[in-house]
Amino acid sequence: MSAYAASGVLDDLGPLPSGRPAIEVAGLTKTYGSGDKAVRALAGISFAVPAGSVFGLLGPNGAGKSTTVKILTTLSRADAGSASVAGIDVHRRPALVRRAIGYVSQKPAFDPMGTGRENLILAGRVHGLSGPAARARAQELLARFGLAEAADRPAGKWSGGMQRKLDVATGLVHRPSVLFMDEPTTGLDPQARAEMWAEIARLARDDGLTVLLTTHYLEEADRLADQLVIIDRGRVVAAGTPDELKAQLDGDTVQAEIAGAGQAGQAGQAEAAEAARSVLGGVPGVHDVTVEETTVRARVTNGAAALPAVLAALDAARIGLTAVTVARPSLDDVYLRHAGRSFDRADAAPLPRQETNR
Ligand SMILES: Nc1ncnc2c1ncn2[C@@H]1O[C@H](COP(=O)(O)OP(=O)(O)OP(=O)(O)O)[C@@H](O)[C@H]1O
Repeated sequence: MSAYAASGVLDDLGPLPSGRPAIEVAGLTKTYGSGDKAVRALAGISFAVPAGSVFGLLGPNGAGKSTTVKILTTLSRADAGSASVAGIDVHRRPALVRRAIGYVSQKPAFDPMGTGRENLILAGRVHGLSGPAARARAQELLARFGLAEAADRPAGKWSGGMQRKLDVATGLVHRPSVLFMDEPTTGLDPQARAEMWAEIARLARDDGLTVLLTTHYLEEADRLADQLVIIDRGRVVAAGTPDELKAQLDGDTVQAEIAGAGQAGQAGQAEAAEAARSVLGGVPGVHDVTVEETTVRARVTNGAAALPAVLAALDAARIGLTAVTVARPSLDDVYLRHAGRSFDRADAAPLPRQETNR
């Protein structure tokens, strides 16, 4: 008997009513601890995921991604707000939700001493499949993920990319309609990462699976997600397709690395970067100038046209540069616009203990 059958939930899940999102989240809040030690992990998150799509939950460390996934996979309860997965309310019918979902955690979930086949058969048995059905499903998944040749070798001896595929296959043993993946390519080399991206895209395109993945790789979200939300400090700061989000930022980004303005050392560079901010603010066609340490970034309508004026203005102010680049908007620029700091640096920024209204 399956774990879910054992819990008394025997109803058929049935298909999702057409047009209904596979995941609906409205106003989720969650605070860990209380009093002085309270940490507001979610401050009212809302989003919807169309069935059969890949959805990215993007944010720096501590943004609230894992907390959101824990609530959606019924491992944690929100303080307020509502959420449904595959049309089922996660708070009212958690056992039924668990039947409809697969979960691939960041950490390997397989037994390294067992073979790939043994791991999959065991997972099938845990989900209530009979012996023959579990063996057949294991064989199907091994073939599906290109693991058949290695199937009878201990999974602990497989490559990182193959082990990740085994984790994904394990999450699919019971044919869920929604798959949650936490940082699916963390720790993989570039080739294995690219293979995993292709695999995830195929699951949605060919098998109609809805995939929600968390990531803090902007490139991963850009390549893979049909739609995404960027979350920061427990709030959604941007939502849309990667192209829509980037299109909101018309023009190009100019990024200058400041060498200094005659003063030596880091402090002199930082001062020069601040001076560059006001200089660039006065150049026609340049807007949204931001400074982080010695990096100055600005939005310009046309990078190639604006660059000579930018360089001339910095030169006239005797501000030295070590590098300057012009690029089309990236998701990092989208994040910078909404969160006021760039993505890689957000990881290092301390999270306020209590909710702050920004
Ligand atoms: N069990 C807990 N007790 C106290 N605070 C917690 C707990 N779990 C998470 N937090 C805090 O809640 C905030 C959101 O954490 P969460 O793990 O959801 O972020 P995340 O975006 O998934 O980050 P990461 O990428 O590092 O996993 C962080 O400040 C974190 O320290």
